[in-house]
Amino acid sequence: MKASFPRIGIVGAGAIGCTLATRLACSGHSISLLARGAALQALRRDGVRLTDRQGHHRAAVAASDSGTELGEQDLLFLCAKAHDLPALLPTIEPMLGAGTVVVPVVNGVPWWYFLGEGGRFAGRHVEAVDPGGRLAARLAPPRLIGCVAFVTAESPAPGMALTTNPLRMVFGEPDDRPSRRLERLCALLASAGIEARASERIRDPLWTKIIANLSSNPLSVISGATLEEIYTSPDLHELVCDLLHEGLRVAAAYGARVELDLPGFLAHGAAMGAVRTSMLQDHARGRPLELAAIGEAVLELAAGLDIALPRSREIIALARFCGRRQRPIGFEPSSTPESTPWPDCTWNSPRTPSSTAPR
Ligand SMILES: NC(=O)C1=CN([C@@H]2O[C@H](COP(=O)(O)OP(=O)(O)OC[C@H]3O[C@@H](n4cnc5c(N)ncnc54)[C@H](OP(=O)(O)O)[C@@H]3O)[C@@H](O)[C@H]2O)C=CC1
Ligand SMILES: CC(C)(CO)C(=O)C(=O)O
Repeated sequence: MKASFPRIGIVGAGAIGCTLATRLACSGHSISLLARGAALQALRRDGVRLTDRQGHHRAAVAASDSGTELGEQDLLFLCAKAHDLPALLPTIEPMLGAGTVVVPVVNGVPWWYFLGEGGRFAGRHVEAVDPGGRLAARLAPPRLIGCVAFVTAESPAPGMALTTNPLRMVFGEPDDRPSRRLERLCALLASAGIEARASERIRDPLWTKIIANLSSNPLSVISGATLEEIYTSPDLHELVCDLLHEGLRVAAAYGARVELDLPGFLAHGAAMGAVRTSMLQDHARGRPLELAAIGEAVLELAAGLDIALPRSREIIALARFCGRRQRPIGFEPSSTPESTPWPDCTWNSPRTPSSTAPR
């Protein structure tokens, strides 16, 4: 197995990057992890760490913030937020050799959506995720293998990941053909204890995941709700169903076959438990939200075929508003500084003027 992809690189040492890096490194593969800041320091000091359903794991990796130092890879997983990818291009350039296979483990509509497929949408471009087309120009088939990650993960501390659900990933060639390298990739992940499946219609599971994200990530930011709450709350039920139906409409218009049994989907989402979406995690940390890939790109694709998505548009706009406020609603610091001495409670006092007493 080691010989399939002798040099494996991972870009981004957050929740997904650390999950993959630990699993692969613990199963005997040498991993080069592109990281920065506190994560890089932690990786160099403690190795990469993961707590999952099997327990606690730790492994040594080669970590650097320099793509040149890490060098060319045979396989490169991109595990950063979609909006960070264009800026990462120059850093990862030295990690790309002539035969490097790039696997973006990234939510939302990918920049490569219309690449490699042919058909009536050939040549289209997703501006929301790839402004100016830089990603499509550098990272296009045959270099790419598509990926959908059915995973829930958090990074509770730098260089560390925590995941409480099974790890499931689907991979597929952008032109939907079977290939030896696809088989080798699935075998590699399976050897690391990750359920990996090859798809000959990668855009089908991609849409299932896009629809899952559309129905949960922006709403989680507005409501603060966990996946379990989103998919079980009677208050959110109609809204969630509207979002799912809107997503399904766009998927079908682009030729995807997404068979979504609504009660089953809701039950499955709820079974993920009290986990926070990656977007809610970003919001809680005051980080930019991945709305371009998970929201705006879906609106862009819908607009391209004159499909109205009123619910999605509203929820995405609300999440954007919350993201710009940079702090969760209801958690702003009091306008009265802590140091201000509180006046004695006076409203029961007979001397309190009636005009200031609460009614
Ligand atoms: N978390 C989850 O449950 C799931 C996430 N996904 C998707 O996977 C992708 C990754 O998500 P996730 O792991 O949660 O995100 P995180 O934010 O946890 O991790 C992303 C990492 O990329 C790093 N990064 C960004 N730019 C650079 C750079 N220039 N140099 C070095 N490192 C960089 C970030 O570093 P820094 O912290 O310094 O910014 C961060 O460590 C996203 O598309 C997400 O939607 C998919 C399924 C589930
Ligand atoms: C957990 C899940 C599936 C939520 O839709 C996800 O992909 C995310 O958090 O971004």
